[in-house]
Amino acid sequence: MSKEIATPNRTKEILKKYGFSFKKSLGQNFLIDTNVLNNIVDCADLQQDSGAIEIGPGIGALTEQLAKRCERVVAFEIDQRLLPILKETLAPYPHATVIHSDVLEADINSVIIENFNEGQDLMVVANLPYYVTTPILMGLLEKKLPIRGIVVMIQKEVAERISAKPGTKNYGSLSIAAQYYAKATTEMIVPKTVFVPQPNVDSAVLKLTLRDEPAVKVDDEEFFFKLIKASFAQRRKTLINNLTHNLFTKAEKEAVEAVLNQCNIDPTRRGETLSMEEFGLLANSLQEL
Ligand SMILES: C[S@@+](CC[C@H](N)C(=O)[O-])C[C@H]1O[C@@H](n2cnc3c(N)ncnc32)[C@H](O)[C@@H]1O
Repeated sequence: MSKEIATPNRTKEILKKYGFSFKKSLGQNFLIDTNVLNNIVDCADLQQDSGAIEIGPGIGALTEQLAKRCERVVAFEIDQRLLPILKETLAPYPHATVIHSDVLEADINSVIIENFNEGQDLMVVANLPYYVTTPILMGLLEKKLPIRGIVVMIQKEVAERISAKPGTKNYGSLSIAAQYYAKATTEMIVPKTVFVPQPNVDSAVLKLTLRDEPAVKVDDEEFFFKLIKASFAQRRKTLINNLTHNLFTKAEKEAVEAVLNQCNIDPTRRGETLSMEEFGLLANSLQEL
């Protein structure tokens, strides 16, 4: 029997032993390729004294590779049926701990304080359940956790949207929201064949490297994000139309236009052509209205 968890035979054997059936509703597509797992871990640039936080360990395939490369691993798993399996598969790695919790409900900051050393180099590394990718990633970024970054396997289209540059077809509110907090790069595209069961969509590994300071200085973050959301509410509409339908009233159109012109932003441009800096400038100028 192979020592690695993530081989087709060992995975099959473990699942059979426990009579495990996959829950589609929990995004359960397990990795069965050790090379891909190692590539994911490589992207995280972990050192021996680093720590890793994993979301959704499944039967422990990625957890095992993380545990081999760093000092401490803490993984959040929502599915109680996986706990006895993880107890067996992770037995050789006592520095890997599984917390039975929905990561969206977890107090991650307290978990970090309890499990890692102050100032320890920390990365979130995961093969995410695709149905909750955006809330998980935005939650991690908004919480301003003491982590260096995030490396995740997600749906290819979502990775492309998050890492998109202004003026490209994938650029939108999600790109700006994520890139406000982090530098985003799509590291590799991964075929469906390395999962069991195979997902319906293509996958990619996304890396988010947290910035020391947000990408632009805004006076009111809440208003900045409202502006972004309104600007992309209907992609084909001009900025002025989106803003006067979704953030301001039609009666305020002239005033909004005047501010746009003051900022050297043509009101007939579309949101997808504005850079992060332009959105920052606009947010700081429009919030006075
Ligand atoms: C795509 S699988 C990845 C499994 C494993 N890491 C691998 O790569 O083979 C996603 C995992 O996330 C778990 N999961 C789903 N929703 C979750 C949530 N809200 N909080 C924590 N874990 C969750 C699933 O039960 C499953 O184990």
